[in-house]
Amino acid sequence: MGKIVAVANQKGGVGKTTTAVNLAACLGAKKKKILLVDMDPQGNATSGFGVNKKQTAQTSYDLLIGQASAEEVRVKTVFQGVDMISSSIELAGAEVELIELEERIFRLKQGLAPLRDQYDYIIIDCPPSLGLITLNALAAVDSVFIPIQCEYFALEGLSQLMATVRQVKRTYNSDIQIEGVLLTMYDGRLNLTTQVVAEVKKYFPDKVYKTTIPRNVRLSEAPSYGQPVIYYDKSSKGSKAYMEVAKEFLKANKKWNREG
Ligand SMILES: Nc1ncnc2c1ncn2[C@@H]1O[C@H](COP(=O)(O)OP(=O)(O)OP(=O)(O)O)[C@@H](O)[C@H]1O
Ligand SMILES: [Mg+2]
Repeated sequence: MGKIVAVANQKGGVGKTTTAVNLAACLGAKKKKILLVDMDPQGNATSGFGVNKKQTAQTSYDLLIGQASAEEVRVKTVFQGVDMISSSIELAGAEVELIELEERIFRLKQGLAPLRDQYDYIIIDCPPSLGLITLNALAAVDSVFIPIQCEYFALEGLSQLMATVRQVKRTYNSDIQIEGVLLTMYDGRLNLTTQVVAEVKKYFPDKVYKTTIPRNVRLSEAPSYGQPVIYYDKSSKGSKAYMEVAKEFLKANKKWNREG
């Protein structure tokens, strides 16, 4: 059974999508079977993976609302090992539509259940909010992976995210764990970065990834070509950093890795 991991942080622009897309691609390149699920109405992970939003008739919205099965909404990508459930702007309405539906917190969990056996890892890109979409993701997962941007106020909102995770653990998903914390847009030359890193490590003593993601223009260019960075520019710093993240991730998840 595949492990389900949400990439979440309600703070906007911290590198959630960049991390979800590139971790998925790197794990795929390392021969894992990956399903990337775009749960953000902005659809950045969808376009970052070169999936044409107009060509995919059904999306994560249809899965969440229960109009389609996971098999129906899943598409292949051109990148090794990675399938995708894309998102569309309709998903923006789901926060409101879900309120009316039964089992509104467990829609995604139920939707993904039939696909779990087909993948090693299912990676969910969350939107920058703690609304019903993110709650659906947190209820569905084994763990949550938290990118934190090394900047002023990096920890702002983190206590809110952690309070939400604790509440989800109490109420909907007692098994949820923190997969790891990833420091993004890292510049070790800056005093500020050093301070932020120290604070984050104090907050999450054992969870901070050794690998950090540098600020790298290739990472920000790659999505406009519809490519994960390992395909856009394999030798870039960003590409190497995300390959290291994938390595660290697999090492931390030995028990989930199937033979062969
Ligand atoms: N390490 C990096 N170096 C340079 N640019 C980066 C890096 N990581 C992310 N970016 C850029 O910063 C912007 C925000 O990143 P991203 O979209 O991954 O964040 P997000 O947390 O998913 O945002 P949102 O909250 O809007 O979903 C994007 O333009 C992305 O290309
Ligand atoms: Mg995003």
